[in-house]
Amino acid sequence: METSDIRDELTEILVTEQEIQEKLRELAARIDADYAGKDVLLVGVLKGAVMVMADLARSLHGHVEMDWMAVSSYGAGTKSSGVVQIRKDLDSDLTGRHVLIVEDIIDSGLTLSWLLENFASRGAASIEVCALLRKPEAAKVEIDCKYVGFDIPNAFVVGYGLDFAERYRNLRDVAVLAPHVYS
Ligand SMILES: O=P(O)(O)OC[C@H]1O[C@H](OP(=O)(O)OP(=O)(O)O)[C@H](O)[C@@H]1O
Ligand code: HPA
Ligand SMILES: [Mg+2]
Repeated sequence: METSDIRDELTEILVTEQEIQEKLRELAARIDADYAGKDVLLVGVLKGAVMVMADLARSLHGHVEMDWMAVSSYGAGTKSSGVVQIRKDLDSDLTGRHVLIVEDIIDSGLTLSWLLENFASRGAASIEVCALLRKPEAAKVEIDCKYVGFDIPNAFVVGYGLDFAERYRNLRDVAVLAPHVYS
């Protein structure tokens, strides 16, 4: 039987598992210091942020709660549709909470711009963003992101939560998807 090798579907590993873990520990130390004495509500943006949330949260030492919002705008493509759909809203009331939104990637910025506007009227005491990856060259709107892991080139990436048509989320590294897979 012929077996296909996922590595043939990737052109380059951009960020390794080890680099991700080191960076998340660094960001967690900053977050611990910035929120000392405060309870933080981590809001993970499903589905992409699952891995970042799991590893970041376990590197934090203060009290945190976790909630999840499911939004989607990419569907099965490699370009944002520009329309952000809520698939699951938060369970928590944000009133008076210190909210830290946890994201895998800021690409066009449209998802976070929409989410920040959506959260603005919910009465949080503070709202900040932590994103593992950011593509500065792809920005359509500027996002004020306090905790950024890595700035990466404008290529479609997969792994560590990031998908193409729901696949590749389970890869441990972040890699560039070979164009022959989607074109
Ligand atoms: O800055 P943007 O251009 O808006 O892109 C970033 C968003 O796109 C991806 O989510 P997606 O819509 O693919 O849903 P998913 O997390 O379920 O994969 C990613 O997880 C971010 O939430
Ligand atoms: O580069 C990306 N890869 C996977 N999902 C994404 N969502 C926004 N940008 C990306
Ligand atoms: Mg996606």
